[in-house]
Amino acid sequence: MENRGVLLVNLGSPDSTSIEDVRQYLDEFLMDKHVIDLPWLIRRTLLSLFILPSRPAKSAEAYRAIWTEKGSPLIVNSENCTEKLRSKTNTPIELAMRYGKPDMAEALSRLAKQPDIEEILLFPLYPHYAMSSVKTVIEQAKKLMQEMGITVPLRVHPVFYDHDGYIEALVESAKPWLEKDFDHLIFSYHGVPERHIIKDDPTGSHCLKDKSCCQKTSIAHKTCYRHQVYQTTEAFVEKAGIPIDKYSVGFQSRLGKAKWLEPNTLDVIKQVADQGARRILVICPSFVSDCLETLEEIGIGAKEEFIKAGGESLELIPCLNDHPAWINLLKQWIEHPLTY
Ligand SMILES: C=CC1=C(C)c2cc3[nH]c(cc4nc(cc5[nH]c(cc1n2)c(C)c5CCC(=O)O)C(CCC(=O)O)=C4C)c(C)c3C=C
Ligand SMILES: [Fe+2]
Ligand SMILES: [Fe+2]
Repeated sequence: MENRGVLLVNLGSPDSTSIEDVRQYLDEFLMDKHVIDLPWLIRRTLLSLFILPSRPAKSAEAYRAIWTEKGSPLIVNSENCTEKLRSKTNTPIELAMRYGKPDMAEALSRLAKQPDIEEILLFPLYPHYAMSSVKTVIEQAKKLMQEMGITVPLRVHPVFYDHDGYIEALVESAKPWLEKDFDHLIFSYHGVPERHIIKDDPTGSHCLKDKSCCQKTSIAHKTCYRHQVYQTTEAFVEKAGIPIDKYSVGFQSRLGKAKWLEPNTLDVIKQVADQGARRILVICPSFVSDCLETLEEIGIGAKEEFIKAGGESLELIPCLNDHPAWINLLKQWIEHPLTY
């Protein structure tokens, strides 16, 4: 296909670190029914009474700890990646965020105006499927295109959690850290409520029925976030040659009282400290760009907890960001999209 336009979509950040901007961002983000999947009135009440009065101040402080002169690291890293990709291909590429700016509708409109455009390739910047990440991006793109009368065919790039090229790029980008002397490697994935995985299980009877469901073959794994992050972990340790007793998996960024995927990253970090690990590495493969959740939650918060628990050093392995191996892979995928 010659005339393809590409829309890369990441999550989004507040416009600034002011409490008001963070409140507006959290309101848009958490009112998404794919993120807090409760009936509208309950979601609205929960946000207005319990989340929005206090969380924005706490989150704004966290954002201040990692904000750069150019703005939010998530946006800056996504923009750098987009710029490098543009310099390597003639395919028109737009970057948008699911929440906030750059705006998805404006990006779609620019792509639709490309001369002789035949297809829009929607590329959610997430390796794993989750209703709160990939699904909401797809649904929003379809909704906006319908509202805007854009009739160009939409193609969605599949998730790539176990793709050889992705694992190779991840291992390659992590190499300088893996070559150091470390005691333990922690894979910290963004958590999701268990309910989200069960809701998206197409069989209605597979996901989270028992502890080993993710190791049994099932079509449910097409939308099973837990299965997909385990696959990334297994493929990574195999390629990087990390022995089984030298790595662990945890889930971070838990919010609210519902049951989320276990174990919690902070508990894993304390446990490995108790077991004698002194120098640990943390990699966060559910994010392709460093952001609040990697730089602040892990790079600052989890590091403090590890030191308190007796550890010496916690090093955060950077996300793929604009690593050459990642840019080359994205170029290949936007020119020859995966078809499975
Ligand atoms: C119900 C709450 C949340 C779900 C489910 C969730 C899933 C999810 N999120 C990401 C990626 C990112 N999340 C980020 C920040 C963030 N996430 C939540 C809540 C849920 N996420 C909140 C409230 C926040 C905001 C910050 C805070 O107040 O703690 C970010 C970083 C944004 C940034 O500006 O840097 C990313 C990226 C994925 C991939 C995912 C499901 C797998
Ligand atoms: Fe999140
Ligand atoms: Fe599973």
